[in-house]
Amino acid sequence: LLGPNLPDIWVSFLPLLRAKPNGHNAAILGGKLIAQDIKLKVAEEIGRMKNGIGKIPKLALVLVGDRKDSQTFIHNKLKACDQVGIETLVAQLPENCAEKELIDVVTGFNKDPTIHGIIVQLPLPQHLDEEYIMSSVSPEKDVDGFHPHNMGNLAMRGRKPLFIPCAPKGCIEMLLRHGVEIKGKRAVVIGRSKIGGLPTSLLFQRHHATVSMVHAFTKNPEQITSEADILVADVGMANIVRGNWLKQGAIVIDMGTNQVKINDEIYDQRSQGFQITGDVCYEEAIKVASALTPVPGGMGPVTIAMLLSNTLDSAKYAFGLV
Ligand SMILES: NC(=O)C1=CN([C@@H]2O[C@H](COP(=O)(O)OP(=O)(O)OC[C@H]3O[C@@H](n4cnc5c(N)ncnc54)[C@H](OP(=O)(O)O)[C@@H]3O)[C@@H](O)[C@H]2O)C=CC1
Ligand SMILES: Nc1nc(=O)c2c([nH]1)NC[C@@H]1CN(c3ccc(C(=O)N[C@@H](CCC(=O)O)C(=O)O)cc3)C=[N+]21
Repeated sequence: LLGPNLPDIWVSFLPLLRAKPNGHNAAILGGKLIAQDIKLKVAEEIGRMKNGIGKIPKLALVLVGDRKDSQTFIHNKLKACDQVGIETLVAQLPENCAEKELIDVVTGFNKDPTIHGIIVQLPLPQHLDEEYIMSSVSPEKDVDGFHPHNMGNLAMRGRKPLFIPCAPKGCIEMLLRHGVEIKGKRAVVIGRSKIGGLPTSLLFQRHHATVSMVHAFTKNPEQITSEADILVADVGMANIVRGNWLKQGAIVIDMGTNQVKINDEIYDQRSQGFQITGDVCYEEAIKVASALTPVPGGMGPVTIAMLLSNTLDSAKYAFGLV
């Protein structure tokens, strides 16, 4: 299910997680090593592709407006593509662009046979119909996995989407690589967005976990989260998940990437007064959880590695190599 490029079950190269003796801090589930390993394999395959048929994968990125966080994410994606040998193309549109302009750009990319993957960076400005735009991306180039064909096939047992969204795929990868068994576990996902929470819950079901969803209308979320063997947070609110929301020994995956202002005393030029924080209160969670992903350096790099892997898969389909 993870795609032609990645085995369904990894042989873990990381030390398997062990139960945490009481009073000890959680194991930190870093994402950089995993991302590096995936990138190496992707780069290797692209090298073989280039030597064999003289072609390489190409990814088109569409950015509307000038949100600082979106610019950072796009920058990280471009850098990663460059590292593994994926060609890139960026279309930048102004904040107030008409919907038709954006659709025309996407349609042009759909028709261009040299392009294998298309991503439209989210969130989009309010006046644009996100669902309509996601549906305009050809499902065969939908390396984000947000097209209803791909999301629908992910939801239905026995069907195979062409692409699985990168962050959820990265989340399963993170757990499998650390030897965490998912089958039969109680998983709770906070957030139900198409980028994060929803496809994560669908993937957990595919891996035979029992899944509960927590969202903005959930009453007493901490009652539900405290039953989770595996907890995923994808909300976008710094520190919303407190230590007392967790079951002792839980495995916690923090997908939140929130830019928070730091106080002026520790202001430094490099960070420009901001730092990245997850949705989970790290200092509290580390005392209760058995394992926890850090932010930055946890899910972010693995998510980007998955985008590379999806783009390679797409090129392989296009070149008839699978
Ligand atoms: N690490 C990574 O690779 C990735 C990180 N992200 C990060 O994840 C975060 C979320 O992004 P995204 O999924 O796009 O966000 P969205 O805003 O699309 O979704 C947020 C979700 O959180 C829910 N929510 C809001 N408030 C609460 C609350 N008080 N209690 C419980 N649930 C709540 C919403 O519920 P409702 O549906 O009811 O409104 C919604 O489902 C961001 O920080 C983003 O940067 C995203 C993707 C990848
Ligand atoms: N069409 C679309 N596809 C996405 O996959 C998508 C999106 N829109 N919109 C926003 C979210 C968020 N997301 C992240 C990607 C990388 C990091 C990442 O690289 N994080 C680094 C640090 C980030 C930094 O350097 O500031 C880390 O956690 O170590 C984070 C979050 C993808 N998303």
